[in-house]
Amino acid sequence: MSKSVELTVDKIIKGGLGLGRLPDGQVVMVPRVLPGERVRVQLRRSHKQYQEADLLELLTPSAQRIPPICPVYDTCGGCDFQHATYEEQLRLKNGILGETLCRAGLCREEELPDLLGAPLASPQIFGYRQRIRLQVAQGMMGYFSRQSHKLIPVSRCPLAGEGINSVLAALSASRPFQALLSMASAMELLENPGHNSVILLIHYTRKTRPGDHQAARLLCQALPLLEAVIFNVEGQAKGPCFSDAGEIPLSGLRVEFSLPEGLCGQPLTLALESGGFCQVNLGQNENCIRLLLEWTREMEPTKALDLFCGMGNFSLPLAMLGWQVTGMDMQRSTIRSAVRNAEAAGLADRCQFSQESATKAARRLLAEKATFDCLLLDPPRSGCAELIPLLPGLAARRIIYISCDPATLARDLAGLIQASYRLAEVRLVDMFPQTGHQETMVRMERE
Ligand SMILES: C[S@@+](CC[C@H](N)C(=O)[O-])C[C@H]1O[C@@H](n2cnc3c(N)ncnc32)[C@H](O)[C@@H]1O
Repeated sequence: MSKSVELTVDKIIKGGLGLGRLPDGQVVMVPRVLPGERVRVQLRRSHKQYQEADLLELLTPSAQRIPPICPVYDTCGGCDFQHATYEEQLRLKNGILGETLCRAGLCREEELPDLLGAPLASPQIFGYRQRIRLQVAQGMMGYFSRQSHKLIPVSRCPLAGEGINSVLAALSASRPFQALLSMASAMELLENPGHNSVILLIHYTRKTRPGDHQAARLLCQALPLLEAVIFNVEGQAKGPCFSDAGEIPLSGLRVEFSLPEGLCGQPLTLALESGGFCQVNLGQNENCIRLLLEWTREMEPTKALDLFCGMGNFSLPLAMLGWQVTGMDMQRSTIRSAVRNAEAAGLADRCQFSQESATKAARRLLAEKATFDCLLLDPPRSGCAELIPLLPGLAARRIIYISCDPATLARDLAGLIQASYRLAEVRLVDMFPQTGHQETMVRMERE
């Protein structure tokens, strides 16, 4: 049995882990704690530079500690911060972001108050997720536990939207669904706000058979909220797809959501094909767009380049305000959606979308001697290191970087600073309340 020790939590680091020290100075990392707390922990695993530990007993709890609302919070690997008030979650995440910027040498500590604004709180702190992915093992669905691939069964997730939870509860009690689950390795539930419905995507371990198709159709007939069931069979193109009426073409299935009139002057509906990217917290997505428009408002709307444009989530609001937007995305179906969305909004003459990798697109634009006033970068978690050296040639006055990973963000910002851009403003946009994940928006100006 490994040792139990007492320690004081000094701070919270990336991913929501608490950091404390043993009397000999050794660092200990422990989840589910808060700064200043005195705790008894069990040392679990030793690494060269630190030890991992589990919380055994809270000796002096923080005033910011609250009871988690999820019954499986202690074991589930999905959330990190349910034991903290929301104000504390924002304070901790903003602190981690500030420290990341300073440690990466992007600014000095005394510059932080001017650079790092107040965090943008999420309009909903539970029930905000538009989609969830559950693992499936031995006919049960759930999340993996914190430290292992042990399945924690769930029939409700407090982070998921209400539609998802009500479908999840109905599925748990459904016989046809149990039969499908026995052949699944994972499943996803996506809310479709425009149709007030939910789509079920099942990752299937073998080719589907007529009995599976029948079960999918029966499920859609029995659950009024369930719009469609899609099978994703390993090693095959996505599909087939079923509604209550039978098999339907996957490309005809659209997830739709609308941005309110107050955001860009008139309402805007965005649609994407299943499998395309959509921000997971749609209320907070509106705050991202609001901040983007605020950061570009005093610029004369001229030419903008959106190198990871998705279905036009940021390009179209900019186009609505008069910008000529060139957008690229690697995914073919996503670009199809962006083109359709621009046409439906009457913005086709202000938008040019193409399916292309961002790096290839930047090289082509450089060869064509194209220039832009504003660049938008919203890359996947891995960031866009390859792209950074190409960007100065596009001559933009302003770069707006939207990131879901502070580490790759810091690396890419360092490259942009070397290329003579300066950090003008950094904001935490809390896209994932209750979890340690961080979304950040950064405005950079050319020196
Ligand atoms: C974080 S999403 C952002 C999408 C969009 N800005 C939005 O808010 O919906 C990243 C997007 O980049 C695309 N992508 C990933 N790697 C890419 C690459 N190397 N070049 C271009 N697009 C890429 C993905 O298909 C995805 O749509």
